[in-house]
Parts: sequence; C-alpha cells; structure tokens
Amino acid sequence: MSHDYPVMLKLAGRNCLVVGGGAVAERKVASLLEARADVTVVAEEWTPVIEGLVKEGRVRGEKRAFRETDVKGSFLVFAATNRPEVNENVCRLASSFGALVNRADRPEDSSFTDPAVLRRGKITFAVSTGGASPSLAKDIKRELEQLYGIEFEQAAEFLGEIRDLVQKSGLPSEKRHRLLREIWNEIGMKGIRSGSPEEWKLVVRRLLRIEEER
Ligand SMILES: C[C@@]1(CC(=O)O)C2=NC(=C\c3[nH]c(c(CCC(=O)O)c3CC(=O)O)Cc3[nH]c(c(CC(=O)O)c3CCC(=O)O)/C=C3\N/C(=C\2)[C@@H](CCC(=O)O)[C@]3(C)CC(=O)O)/[C@H]1CCC(=O)O
Ligand SMILES: NC(=O)c1ccc[n+]([C@@H]2O[C@H](COP(=O)([O-])OP(=O)(O)OC[C@H]3O[C@@H](n4cnc5c(N)ncnc54)[C@H](O)[C@@H]3O)[C@@H](O)[C@H]2O)c1
Repeated sequence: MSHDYPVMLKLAGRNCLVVGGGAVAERKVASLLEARADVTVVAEEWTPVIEGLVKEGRVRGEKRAFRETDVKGSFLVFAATNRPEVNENVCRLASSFGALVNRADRPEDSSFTDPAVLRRGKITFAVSTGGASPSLAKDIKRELEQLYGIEFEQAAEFLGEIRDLVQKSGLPSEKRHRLLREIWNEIGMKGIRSGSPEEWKLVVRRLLRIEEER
C-alpha cells in the first residue's frame, strides 16, 4: 500500500480554478479563500454564496460551460461538476498543463485530495482517510475539536513569539536549542491545558535567567 504525501501549501496570490458551482465547489472556494488564493470559478450555475463572492469581487466568476483554455496558468484545479465526463476532461487538461488536480467524484484520479480541517490559530489539524470515508474524517475532526480547545491557539501564538525572541537573543545555538527544549518540557501539554499565559511567561523568564547565567 502506498501512502499519500501530506504537505501544507502556500496559496497566497496563486491562481486556483474551481470548475462547478454546487455545494462541493462552494466548500473548495471557501478553503481557497482562507488561504488567500486567487480564485476563479467556472460554472453553468452557482450557489447564492458563490454568487455573493463574485459580486463582492472576492472571486472571479465565469458563468458558462467549462472551456479547454480555462486551466491555463492554474496551480491547483478542482473538477467539481456533477458530470463525470466534464470532470474527466478538466483533469486530463489540467494534468497536461502541469497543474495539481482534485476530482470531486474520483479520488483515485486526483493528484491530491482534501482532508477535513480544524484550525486553532497557527495549528492546523488535517484528517484524511485517503478517500475511504469522508464522513469518518469529519467525525474524527469533531473529536479533535473537543480535545484541542482555544487554549492551544493561545499557546501556539505564545510559543511562536518566544521562539522568535530566543532565536534573536544572541545566545549561541546550543544554548538556544536547550532553552527552547526546556521551555517546552516545563510548559508541555499539561501547562497548556491547566496553566495560563501569565504562568507560561514566568516559566520563560526563569529559564532564560538560568540559561544566561550558565
Ligand atoms: C473532508 C472533506 C473536505 C472537503 O471537501 O472540503 C471531504 N469531504 C467532505 C465531506 C463529505 N463528502 C461526502 C460526504 C457524504 C457522505 C459520504 O459519502 O461519505 C461528506 C460528509 C458531509 O458532507 O457531511 C461525499 C463524497 N466525498 C467524496 C466522494 C467521491 C468518492 O469518494 O468517490 C463522495 C461521494 C459523492 C457521491 O456519492 O456522489 C470525495 C472526497 N471527499 C473528500 C473530502 C476527499 C477525501 C477525504 C478523505 O476521506 O480523506 C475526496 C476523496 C475528494 C475531495 O473532495 O478532495 C469534507 C468534510 C468537511 C468537514 O470537515 O466538515
Ligand atoms: N468531494 C466531496 O466531498 C463530494 C461530496 C459530495 C459529492 N461529490 C461529487 O461531486 C460532484 C459535485 O457535487 P455538488 O453537490 O457540488 O453538485 P451540484 O449538482 O450541486 O453542482 C454541480 C455543478 O456543476 C456545474 N456544471 C455542470 N456541468 C458543467 C460544465 N460543463 N461546465 C461548468 N460547470 C458545470 C453545474 O452548473 C453546477 O454548478 C457530485 O456529482 C459528486 O460526484 C463530492
């Protein structure tokens, strides 16, 4: 069995094409906008939400049937119509132009699939079943939602700031690495769940002092 290769793509300013304008296309458009992609939707009909986004100028909209030239210059292409032959054509063309392609009705013909996504600020949880059961992926995501609350968003923000601070502290790299490891060992999952940002700050100050005196 081969496994899918997970990555986190930077899509800001990249051209991404969604062919189709139904519920599935609407979901794909929403997640592309979250990533600040430049989104074009080509569809014969589209949902009121997509209509609104086109009117607001947040996505480029072409209300018509798909044309072969549409795929040109796209980084990601989503074939999300309800017509298998159209989706197949979109995929074939997109691949021939070197784009990565997601086919809503046939994961096995896609170069990537979309996981169920949960965000906690800088933390992203992505659950994939490799297409085996999108409903299972969604329910695992819901369980993660309960397990990892808003405190993880705060903690990731805090730890990111501390990491920047330590990297710029002028300490030699060995000391920086030890300090970051020790900060994490002291705060850890327990500190995130039962501590507070004030307590995390005290830990950092204490360990920083010890490291500077070493
Ligand atoms: C995670 C999520 C992300 C997203 O789409 O943004 C996503 N599907 C979601 C929901 C969902 N999709 C479907 C149902 C109905 C119940 C069911 O069928 O199980 C539900 C549940 C619901 O809506 O509640 C139907 C469905 N989905 C696919 C097919 C075609 C096929 O499998 O052949 C069919 C049958 C269509 C038909 O019968 O006509 C295919 C794909 N769906 C994927 C992702 C990719 C694999 C993910 C993985 O499992 O790894 C993949 C391969 C391609 C892709 O789209 O990338 C999103 C959860 C949103 C959230 O997190 O809340
Ligand atoms: N990936 C998933 O999570 C998922 C979930 C449900 C369904 N599906 C699959 O995805 C397909 C789309 O689902 P949906 O609920 O969004 O469908 P839908 O019927 O709501 O929408 C289909 C869209 O395709 C457009 N369309 C049809 N022919 C076109 C063409 N030649 N050019 C441009 N646009 C065209 C229609 O105008 C419409 O906007 C389904 O047929 C199903 O196979 C996937």
